[in-house]
Amino acid sequence: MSDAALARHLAMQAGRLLLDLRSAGNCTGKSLGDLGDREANSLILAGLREERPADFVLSEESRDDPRRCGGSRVWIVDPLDGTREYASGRDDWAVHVALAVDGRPFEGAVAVPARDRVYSTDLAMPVPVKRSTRPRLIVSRSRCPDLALHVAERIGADTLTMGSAGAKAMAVVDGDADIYLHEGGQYEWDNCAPAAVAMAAGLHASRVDGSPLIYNCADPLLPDLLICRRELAASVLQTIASLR
Ligand SMILES: Nc1ncnc2c1ncn2[C@@H]1O[C@H](COP(=O)(O)O)[C@@H](OP(=O)(O)O)[C@H]1O
Ligand SMILES: [Mg+2]
Repeated sequence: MSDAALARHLAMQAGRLLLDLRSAGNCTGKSLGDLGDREANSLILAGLREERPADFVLSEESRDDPRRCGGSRVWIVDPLDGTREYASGRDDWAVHVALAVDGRPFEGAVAVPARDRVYSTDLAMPVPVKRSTRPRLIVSRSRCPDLALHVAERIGADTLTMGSAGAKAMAVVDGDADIYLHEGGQYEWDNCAPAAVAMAAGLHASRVDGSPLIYNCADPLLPDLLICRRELAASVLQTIASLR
């Protein structure tokens, strides 16, 4: 199985497990979120251990192994992105499985199980046709950064809100939004698979200063992100720079 197919397979399996856990109804709220995080993590890590025993793993839900910093191939996993949305019965949550090679997002998959969707670097994802004259900028529903609101005002964009970094990035892949902008905090597991998939879909993905997204750093904090249609990248990055 290729790396991308493995990422897709594990993201889908974990997604199915998360849907089953939620519909079983044995727990709700924070305990459901905690259980989902734990179980999905175990499933993905067991799959990676079996299929890619020589690779390192960085997961939101596992103790960090500092030896990964000396490794070339590192799987970066968020077993449940949008935990609070999952636990509250919403459909905007995702499973992220990515492979970074020498710090770059190389392959990856994002499953959005409650919408029955999976996106992966090995699936054809044509850039969607532009659907509206005013750009649509999608932001976190619970932690909307001021920067995004200022950019929206300057470029004349409408704002949409959604939970989960993966679900928002895939909304841009699907053409339901044109720009996803975040700052103020995220970790490598929140955005590695979304960035890998977005780039494979022909979209722009970078830090908000335009620099490349670099993964497998000793400190996994990667606090800001811009994913957007390529033709909008220069104007969004210039607008951000002018607001600094
Ligand atoms: N300011 C911040 N600091 C730390 N993590 C943040 C953050 N803003 C967003 N995130 C993380 O990014 C993911 C998407 O957030 P949002 O839905 O707000 O866009 C969530 O991951 P988890 O659900 O895996 O914890 C959330 O914890
Ligand atoms: Mg996350």
